[in-house]
Amino acid sequence: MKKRTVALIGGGQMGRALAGGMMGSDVIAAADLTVVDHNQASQQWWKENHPQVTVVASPDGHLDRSDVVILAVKPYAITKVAAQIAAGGSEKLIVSIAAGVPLAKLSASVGHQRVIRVMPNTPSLVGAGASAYCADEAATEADCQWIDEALSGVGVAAQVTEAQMDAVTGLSGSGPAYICLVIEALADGAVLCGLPRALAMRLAAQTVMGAAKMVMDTGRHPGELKDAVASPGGTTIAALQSLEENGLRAAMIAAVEASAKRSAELS
Ligand SMILES: NC(=O)C1=CN([C@@H]2O[C@H](COP(=O)(O)OP(=O)(O)OC[C@H]3O[C@@H](n4cnc5c(N)ncnc54)[C@H](O)[C@@H]3O)[C@@H](O)[C@H]2O)C=CC1
Ligand SMILES: O=C(O)[C@@H]1CCC=N1
Repeated sequence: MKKRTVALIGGGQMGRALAGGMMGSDVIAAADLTVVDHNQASQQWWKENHPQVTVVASPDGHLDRSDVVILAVKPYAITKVAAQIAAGGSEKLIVSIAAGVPLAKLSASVGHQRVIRVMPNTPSLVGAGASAYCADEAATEADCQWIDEALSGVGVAAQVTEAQMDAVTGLSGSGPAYICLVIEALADGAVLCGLPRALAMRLAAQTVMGAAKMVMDTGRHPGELKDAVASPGGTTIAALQSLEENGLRAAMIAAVEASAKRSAELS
């Protein structure tokens, strides 16, 4: 893949995870990245953690060298930032990671440049991201190929229809938070049963990762893998009964739906 120079507008949580992962996996070179963030603490973070990255407070006059502009500010701020870029009059690939903001709105705000909408997630930072994207009609095949390879460099990537983006947000966009809650709760359970906190956390995180890896590597249905753990009359089936009684499945389904609904509202 030909490397592209990138400007990241909004160097917060997701911007750090995405650009950090892309630098870590050599998708982009630190020297080819410009971070625009008006927050001084955020600028300081970038300077301390990535000294080779160019860090500025405003996009004005700083986007010329960038082939791609990634918009990573909050959804409500996207239109204003996009208009600032449009005023620069440049023809760049615009990538928005904002939840809920549709391609049509983005495209109109940036003056109908090539636009791709991405829903990434924070594990991109450690090369274990799950991202989906959709492109507007002006985006070229080379643009789609670049974003696919860039996102694949930090995890798995899938092209979806724009109508599927809210569901993606509910699942993988917000999902790391649900699973971190699960890890924390599992560790709490083990602490309740007498394990030291640090060991409980390590075993909980590894168990979640191991279960996910089993699903991915074996291709077997999670129900089948679950059955393999539950011995007749054993410990696991007693725990599964408790989880069903307490509504874990319903809670997870409702969580994905709530996030997807909120994403639709943001548009
Ligand atoms: N946090 C997450 O896990 C995910 C977030 N997203 C999307 O990423 C976007 C950013 O979210 P977070 O990183 O969580 O928020 P954040 O608040 O951590 O980061 C936003 C950053 O943008 C900066 N900023 C705000 N307005 C600016 C402007 N006009 N010019 C330059 N910089 C500006 C802020 O100072 C801040 O550092 C949102 O649109 C969100 O929907 C998408 C997927 C996952
Ligand atoms: O909570 C949010 O709105 C963002 C979008 C998906 C994950 N975090």
